[in-house]
Amino acid sequence: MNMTPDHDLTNVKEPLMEGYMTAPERAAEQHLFDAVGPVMIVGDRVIPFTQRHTWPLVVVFEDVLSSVECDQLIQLSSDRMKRSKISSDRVVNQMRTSSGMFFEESENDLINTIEKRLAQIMNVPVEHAEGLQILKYTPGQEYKAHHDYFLPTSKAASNNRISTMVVYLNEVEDGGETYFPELNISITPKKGSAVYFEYFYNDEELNKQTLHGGAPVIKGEKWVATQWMRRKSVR
Ligand SMILES: O=C(O)CCC(=O)C(=O)O
Ligand SMILES: [Fe+2]
Repeated sequence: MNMTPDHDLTNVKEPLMEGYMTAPERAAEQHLFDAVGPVMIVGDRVIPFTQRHTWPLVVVFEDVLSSVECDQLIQLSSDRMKRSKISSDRVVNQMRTSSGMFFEESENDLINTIEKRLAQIMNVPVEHAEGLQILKYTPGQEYKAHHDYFLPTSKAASNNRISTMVVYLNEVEDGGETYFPELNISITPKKGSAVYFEYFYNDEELNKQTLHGGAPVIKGEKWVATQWMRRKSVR
């Protein structure tokens, strides 16, 4: 299977940095498709992936985090989520009804390792990575369809987000799929797997198609870790 896009990337995407390649392109370069199916080698990890959409690129990666790493992230963040709920901020956000928190950049060894791995998969220097975000959804909670990039009117747009990796930290009993309404894609959470998508195309219509949301959880809990990358360094 050859998943190398036949498009000339330089015409489609704004020049990000020298030598930028997407996951399928890098895997194709490693000549791994024919041998073992599409996988990406990152350090000593073999990370299988499935391309779900080409333009805009949406890829589902397996085994991004180990089961132990997922459990540790949940454990480390759960106390801090609880605290954020009893804070004075009582503004109700109808768009995102989950609770959440951010880790500090390189906060500890676990975060350091995970940030570096995600940056390698996303093929963006770790200096471009925002702090890792953890979200927890309970039944009925959701994240309505949205774009991850900032609107041009926002101050943050001067160093805008370019790509997202949402890592699933547990199995959801029912519901909680990540859906892309414009692309007709729905991804069922699986512990340790992740969905990657990017939105730095010259064609704004392609960027807009990365509209996505987290469907309401029906049964059980849903925990995710989200890594956003910026066009320029943030650290
Ligand atoms: O929970 C999900 O499935 C999506 C999360 C998301 O869109 C985000 O963190 O930006
Ligand atoms: Fe999002």
